[in-house]
Amino acid sequence: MTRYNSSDAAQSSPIAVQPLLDSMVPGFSILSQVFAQYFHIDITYYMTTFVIAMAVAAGLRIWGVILIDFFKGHFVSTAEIRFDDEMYNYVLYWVSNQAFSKKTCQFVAGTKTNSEMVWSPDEEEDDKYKDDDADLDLAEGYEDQWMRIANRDKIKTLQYTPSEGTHFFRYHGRFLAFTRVKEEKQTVIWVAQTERIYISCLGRDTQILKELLDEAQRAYLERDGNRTIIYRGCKQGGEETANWVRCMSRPPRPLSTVVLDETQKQAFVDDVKEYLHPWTRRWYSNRGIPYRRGYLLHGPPGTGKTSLCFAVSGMFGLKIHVVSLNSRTLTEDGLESLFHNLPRRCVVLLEDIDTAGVTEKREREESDKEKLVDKANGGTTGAAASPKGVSLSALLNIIDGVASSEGRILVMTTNHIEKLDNALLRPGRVDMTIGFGNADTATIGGLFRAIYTQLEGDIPTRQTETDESATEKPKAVPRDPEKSNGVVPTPKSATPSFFTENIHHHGLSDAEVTSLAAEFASAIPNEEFTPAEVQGYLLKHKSRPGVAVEGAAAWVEMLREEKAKRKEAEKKAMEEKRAKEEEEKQKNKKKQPEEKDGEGKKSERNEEGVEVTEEKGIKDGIVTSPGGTAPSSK
Ligand SMILES: Nc1ncnc2c1ncn2[C@@H]1O[C@H](COP(=O)(O)OP(=O)(O)OP(=O)(O)O)[C@@H](O)[C@H]1O
Repeated sequence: MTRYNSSDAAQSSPIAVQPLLDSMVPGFSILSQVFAQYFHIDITYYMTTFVIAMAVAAGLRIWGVILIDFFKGHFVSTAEIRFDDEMYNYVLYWVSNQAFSKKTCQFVAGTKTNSEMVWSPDEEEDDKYKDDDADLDLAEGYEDQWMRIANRDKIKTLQYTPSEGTHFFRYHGRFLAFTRVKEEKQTVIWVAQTERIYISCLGRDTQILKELLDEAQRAYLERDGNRTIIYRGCKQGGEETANWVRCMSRPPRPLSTVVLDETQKQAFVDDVKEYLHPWTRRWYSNRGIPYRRGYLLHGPPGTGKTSLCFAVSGMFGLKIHVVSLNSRTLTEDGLESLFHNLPRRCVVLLEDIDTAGVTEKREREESDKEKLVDKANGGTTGAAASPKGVSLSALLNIIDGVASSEGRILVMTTNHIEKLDNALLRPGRVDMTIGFGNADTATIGGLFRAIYTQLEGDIPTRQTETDESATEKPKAVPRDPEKSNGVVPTPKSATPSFFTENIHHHGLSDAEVTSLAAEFASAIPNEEFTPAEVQGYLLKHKSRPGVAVEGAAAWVEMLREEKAKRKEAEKKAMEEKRAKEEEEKQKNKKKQPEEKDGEGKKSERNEEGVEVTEEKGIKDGIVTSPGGTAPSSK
């Protein structure tokens, strides 16, 4: 240590250097004074050493980065996972279930692990609680029961994942690194923050990383079980192209619950089955035929088109990709990109293909005629509105063009088959057409049986009060305050538990249900109502098939009246609209001659002071030839 001598310092201190040091190290002069006064040390003597040390540190840092990059490039393997890919969800879900996620001190807590771009809401919320239903058994009375459900729904399960930065963990005996990096450039404006995930291991063998990613994918998909997964094609705010967004998964719908002519239903199922056979693809390719299959389901709303598509997808374990041509944001490019991004085997449900753009070709001829007539009558609708959405030619190209994807099953639905162009219906695009109509007697009976036949799982297997072997009913206990979010359950009442009585059980045998079904079917007129309407009525009497049969005739009358009223209202609205349009036309007609008179009446006086109306060479009411001179008024 150098002892400070103030006189020495006064002579030898590099005063000229002081301002320079001050500019480099703010507050240096104060610091040096403090050191000089209290410790008698002149720190300027150490500056050279300090500067050298800093330079070495900076150099090491740069070299460190270079060396680390070199090391990473040559001795580390890394898998990169992007936010806009479903893999992101798989990996984060897997990571959230790993021990290192639970132990780490720096973590992200959230109610979901999914990317905002490839996942949507808590679809599995109901399933999440299925093991917790025992708690509901302890409830007394419907109100207590419902309060418990409501309280439970308020609480979301929290998911923990390691936060930004690198976290090390062991996987199959190897050390791996999980790195989470926020993206500097925000590419998607509607997402708060996008990020990337990297999983790295030592060495150039990437097998361990692939194993991990595979396991993550399997773990994620296992949650789905045999559920039917539904993707919706849409364009989210800020995105340029449309994407498939997973929107929900549902338990498969049994095919038997879709009431339809058995031969038609079986033919559809057999056709799909044959198409999906592993050898069929080769058969198609050997013959140079594109491996695609298209179906058209048509009929009035609520007749079972979507239900059939859903049931068949569930039967074959296929994912459904739904896209509605009526969507306002759907463009031709968007639809094309959606079709490009389909998985190898799936069902594409193309809804509402009778939408404006697709039927435009046919409608245009008619509307052109109308417009001509309208224009002749002085109407203003002559200017054609620009066609919106997807045009017929684009749709044909997308579903059947050279570049269109293979392996998918295309199911198109429409309420107006008569509006469709023959080009769309030709074999290759539509290979099978299934018509749906109002419910006939057989369908009505089938719907009745589907609703009232007791199915496995309808009756809870838990103890009931009528169970003779039942001992004393367990007492309802207050829920864990932490779990119940501090909400205290209502006091117990003497009302029987919601779950101990089966509210949907009518106690009729299958034979009795069949007999009532026949009675019900005979009370409903053939092919007057849609299956959805019939189902809607039966759902009002879930546990009372007898009441449903008794009230059938009255319901028919009521529905007829309702429909008549609705029709009347629609007619009135239509007439009013027409009258308004007519009025508008008349107004325009009247306006036009006036406008024509006023239009271009640009008058000026000539040299002789005569007022000259330029248009049509009218000069003081005397028609002249163009360019002619009006005679002088003198
Ligand atoms: N044939 C049917 N068999 C069983 N249920 C049916 C049938 N038709 C309709 N339903 C019931 O009616 C409701 C509506 O059916 P669905 O959505 O399949 O009709 P849709 O023909 O696709 O209607 P839209 O043309 O409006 O899309 C569903 O709850 C479904 O269970």
